[in-house]
Amino acid sequence: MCMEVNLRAVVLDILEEIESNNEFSHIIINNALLKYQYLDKSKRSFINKLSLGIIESQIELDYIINKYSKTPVKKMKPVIRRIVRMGVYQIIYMDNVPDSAACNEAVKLAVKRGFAGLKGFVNGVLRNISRNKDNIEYPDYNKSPYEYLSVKYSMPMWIIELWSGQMSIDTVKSVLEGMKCEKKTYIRCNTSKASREQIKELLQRENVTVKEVENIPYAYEISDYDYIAGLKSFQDGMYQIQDISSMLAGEYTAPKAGDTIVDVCGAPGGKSINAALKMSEQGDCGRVIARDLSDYKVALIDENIKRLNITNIQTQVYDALDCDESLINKADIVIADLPCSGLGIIGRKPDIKYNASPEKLQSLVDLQRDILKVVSRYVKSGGVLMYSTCTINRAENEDNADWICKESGFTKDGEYHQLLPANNSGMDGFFVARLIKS
Ligand SMILES: C[S@@+](CC[C@H](N)C(=O)[O-])C[C@H]1O[C@@H](n2cnc3c(N)ncnc32)[C@H](O)[C@@H]1O
Repeated sequence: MCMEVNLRAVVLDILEEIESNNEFSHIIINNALLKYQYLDKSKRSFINKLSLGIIESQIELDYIINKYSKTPVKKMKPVIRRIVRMGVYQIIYMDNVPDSAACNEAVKLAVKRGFAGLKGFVNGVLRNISRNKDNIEYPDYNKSPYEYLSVKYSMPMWIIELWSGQMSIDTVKSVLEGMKCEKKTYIRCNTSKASREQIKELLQRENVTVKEVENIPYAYEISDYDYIAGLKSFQDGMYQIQDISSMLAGEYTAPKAGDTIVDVCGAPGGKSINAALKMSEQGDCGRVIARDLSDYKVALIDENIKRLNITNIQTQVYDALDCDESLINKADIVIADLPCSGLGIIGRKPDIKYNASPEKLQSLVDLQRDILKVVSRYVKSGGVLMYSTCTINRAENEDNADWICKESGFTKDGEYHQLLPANNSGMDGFFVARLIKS
């Protein structure tokens, strides 16, 4: 007999694991969803929405709890803190869950996890918040805009301050809005296997909803599938999942037929694959050398190129900090999509915002410069260095691009592109600089 699964208990386990492991929350959530693959789609989506939502909205949830609980969040027992956050998230954000169910289930969970003595406390705090949920007082946007944005969008204050030094407060707000809105899935069609129309048809036959993407002919936005790796079209290598900002980086790269391209930090292979396909589409497939730091990372690239059946990419385990003398002045294009603070993809990986710090950002700037200094040597005269990151941080982006131009004799090819997750675009934040070796 199949036991009824308590979905909130599953979420509680996920939250516990995220706090005790050094692993990204989306990986832990995906593993749980795989384990409970046999559940209805609606139940799995409840698990996903609730666990991800609690992490995304933690600063706001704690702010609300602290307003209505005599014991501050920080002083609560970890299990109780998680249970209360879970209850508050349902009360504030899940209209289809009655507040009474959110409260009762939280109380039951507290008892089940050995805290029967605190059931009155859990019940009291949650009922109090439920009663007052339409009158919660947030910081005043006009008086303290940073504090308001930090609470309302659960973004650490120092990140709001950092961005406010780089863009207007209205743009910061729209970035935060963009990060909070529903994430979309985009695919890059494998044009070496089938035309985009054929790929659209295959997807539609699998009941997937397919939408065109403006300005990128080989991309689609897809939705209404259950589990992407379970789709036959995915297994047959008809496409690669890739964010549009990353595909736009591929557009700026603009490889020519027969180019030699070195992707120095390549895993899991998105940019390499895009460049390889773009060359194949022009008739002479050239060659891409795709590298990363470890066997594990390179295996991720291998897995993708095998599934997509791409033959013009050669993979190698290679530390980008070590200079490879054999490549000096040999590449038409070097793709340097470097490790970065990832502030542009907080919408997809919310724990980035809690783990980042000003000190970590500075050490990434140093690492990026060290890598750029080495790999810029591989670009032949007149060739291209594509520097990109998935962050929104001038020191890692524009400043580093300017620095390498000065340091190693490159010039800007057009403007730098700082893509932002604007309202409802579902796009990640991304930076691309196309630099030409003088
Ligand atoms: C932003 S990701 C690259 C994403 C990839 N370009 C794509 O589009 O799929 C950065 C990669 O740099 C790799 N990396 C970090 N330090 C490195 C190093 N010293 N040498 C080579 N790769 C490194 C990481 O393992 C990570 O896979």
